[in-house]
Amino acid sequence: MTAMIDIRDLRVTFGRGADAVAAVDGVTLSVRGGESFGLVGESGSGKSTVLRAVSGLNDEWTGRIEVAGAEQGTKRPKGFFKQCQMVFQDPYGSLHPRHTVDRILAEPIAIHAMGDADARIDRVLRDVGLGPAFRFRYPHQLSGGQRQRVAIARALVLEPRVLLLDEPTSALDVSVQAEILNLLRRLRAEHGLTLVLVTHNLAVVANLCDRLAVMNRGRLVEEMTVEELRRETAREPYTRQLLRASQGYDRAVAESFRDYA
Ligand SMILES: Nc1ncnc2c1ncn2[C@@H]1O[C@H](COP(=O)(O)OP(=O)(O)OP(=O)(O)O)[C@@H](O)[C@H]1O
Repeated sequence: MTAMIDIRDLRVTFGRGADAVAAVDGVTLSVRGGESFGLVGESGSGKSTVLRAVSGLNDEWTGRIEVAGAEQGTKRPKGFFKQCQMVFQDPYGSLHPRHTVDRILAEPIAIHAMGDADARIDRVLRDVGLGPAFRFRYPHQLSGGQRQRVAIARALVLEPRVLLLDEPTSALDVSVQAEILNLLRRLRAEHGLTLVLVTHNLAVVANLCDRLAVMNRGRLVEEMTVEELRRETAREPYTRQLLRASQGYDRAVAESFRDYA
């Protein structure tokens, strides 16, 4: 399989002079088409900054970013967003509070002049496990999990090949987290999606990903498969420390997620 996302020597610096912070300090990684890839590390290690550069949300980067075979500049053409969509942590903040679900989903369809809005909205709502009754509700009438389903539907309605997920379950209750992870797993299989997931929770990565990279202070310190993570064969002391410290990588939690498969 060829790379769906290819990042070479990515650097992102915030601030200038003595205050400059190298949030991402020379990251190189490659994600294959159809693969689910986790980016993990402590808070502040630069995970979200990598994702934001790939998504086009941050245009202050240097290096090389290729998505679906196309080299990306700092400004993204409209067509890029049909290929690559992002889902955020907070489904409360990411949906317009005064727009109905229908309007939230109709907007990207209109921007990309895709047509068939009615049928597309119905289909994508069903796809994320929400019936047509949800179409005319407002975000405040939905639970956290339902809102995150709407946010996923909004990303999916353009039929992208890549979903970038920034802590997609960490704002949700534990039982709802498992539902959303199961949904993402199913959508990935049904649509052949490539997923890149940023999280501090190794159980989420163990549940959803094939492979992961560990970040520390803006650098990628280790890459491994989820199999290796399970066997705890991390080589780098930092990764081992993260494994130990992570309230996330707890076998019981990882296994409990499996039960929902
Ligand atoms: N817009 C910004 N302006 C200034 N500094 C920033 C900005 N965004 C991130 N940073 C800094 O860059 C570093 C990396 O942040 P980033 O959010 O990528 O880390 P993270 O690993 O995703 O952590 P978290 O899980 O807390 O989001 C941190 O030191 C952060 O304070």
